[in-house]
Amino acid sequence: MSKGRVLVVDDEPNALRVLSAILGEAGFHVRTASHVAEAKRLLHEDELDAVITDIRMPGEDGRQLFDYIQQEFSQIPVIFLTAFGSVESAVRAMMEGAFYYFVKPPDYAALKGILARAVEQCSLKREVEELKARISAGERRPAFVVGSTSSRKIWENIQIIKDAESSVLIHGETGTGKELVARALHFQGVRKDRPFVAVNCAAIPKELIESELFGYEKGAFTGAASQRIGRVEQAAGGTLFLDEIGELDISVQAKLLRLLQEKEFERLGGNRKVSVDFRLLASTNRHLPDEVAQGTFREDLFYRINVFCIEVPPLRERVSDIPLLVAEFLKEFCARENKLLSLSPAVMQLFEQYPWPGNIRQLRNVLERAVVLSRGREITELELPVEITAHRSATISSLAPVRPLKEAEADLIRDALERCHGNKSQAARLLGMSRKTLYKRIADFNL
Ligand SMILES: Nc1ncnc2c1ncn2[C@@H]1O[C@H](COP(=O)(O)OP(=O)(O)OP(=O)(O)O)[C@@H](O)[C@H]1O
Repeated sequence: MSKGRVLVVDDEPNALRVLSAILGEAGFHVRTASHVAEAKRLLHEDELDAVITDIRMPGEDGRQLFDYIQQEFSQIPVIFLTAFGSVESAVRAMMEGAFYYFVKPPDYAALKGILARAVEQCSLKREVEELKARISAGERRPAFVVGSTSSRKIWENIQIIKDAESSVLIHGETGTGKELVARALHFQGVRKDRPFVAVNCAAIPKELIESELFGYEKGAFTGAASQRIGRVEQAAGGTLFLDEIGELDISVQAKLLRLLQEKEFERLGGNRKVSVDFRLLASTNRHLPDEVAQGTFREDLFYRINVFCIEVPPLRERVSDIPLLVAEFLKEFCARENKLLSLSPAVMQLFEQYPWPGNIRQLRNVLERAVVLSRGREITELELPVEITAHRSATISSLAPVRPLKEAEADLIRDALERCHGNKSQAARLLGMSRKTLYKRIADFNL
């Protein structure tokens, strides 16, 4: 088993050969570079655990490589090899975070010992970073509230397909919880310890989306000063979630389809095939079959991503989720604001009647605002935004009589008397009132 992957950088071929042989024999997996540019390329290509570099080299030197590693790969420890004359520079680098330095020719036994410690430090740093990422992913992953029959169905479907390899298309209006469904599929599934990479296809300018997804090689276009790994590669071993996949340009759709079929792709400006294994989850608020019919979405890609489809209904169609969502969000925001609040029954009623065009996201925002504004123990209509209270007034005014009740009643009585040719007993029966009441109304209304 390899003791770690080490990159040795030196412009002297002989020094490279000797170090490579000694470290290789000691069980390290060694890669070599004779100049800094090559070292940078290898850093991107391989997951390295340590770098040993000479300081003085023609062109960019070891100090510049160190600065680059500090910036781009801060977890990789750097050990300097230095000629006697540049010890001062190596000492300075150590003060800035280099792992160790040796004066050439090094004591190889000591070098192997230090290298083993450097590799160990690197793997510890990586573990800490991964744990941190997982914790913060967990923090960002709110509880999935399940109240209505339809949300229970969604939850059951997640449990059935979470470990499958097939793609899933999640369809629903904005703010219904599509991304939460995608996160649940990933974090409950077998890939949970690998990356979850979400790309909002609607938020990235059309001309940038391809390089964002597939990355690029150095010099692929003006400004591509170094190679860049795309989101697809970042998702290796994990899940790639393409939010609003319906926004992808037709040319990018073709490239995505090829990637899904062949499990490999080329970075922009490159011709080397890169293999990658990931699970694709996609979401859309568009009706993709319509887009296919209009020719704006590729039919073959649609079938490829639509192996499973999860339909997330709008909040107005699952009103029984509202009390549970309210409880969940109140708990969260009250804890944050250090308040103890409940919802007045009138507000809950209003919530259950409101159509929520922004769905759960809107409900969450409304509650966040209300918790912040509230001064008492109960959230009342005073803390609600006008679009919600105005909706109630609109509902009431659409139900309200367009003229006074008395007038309408008088018209109905007149009509009934006419139809019954003045027969008051018949008219009273027709109107569902007693004769006595009818006589009284005739008198009241002067009919
Ligand atoms: N079942 C649920 N339980 C708790 N919170 C939920 C639930 N569904 C959605 N949310 C919350 O509602 C908000 C919107 O959800 P999300 O971002 O997943 O929606 P979306 O459908 O992906 O939206 P968009 O289409 O705009 O990208 C988030 O804060 C999410 O945590």
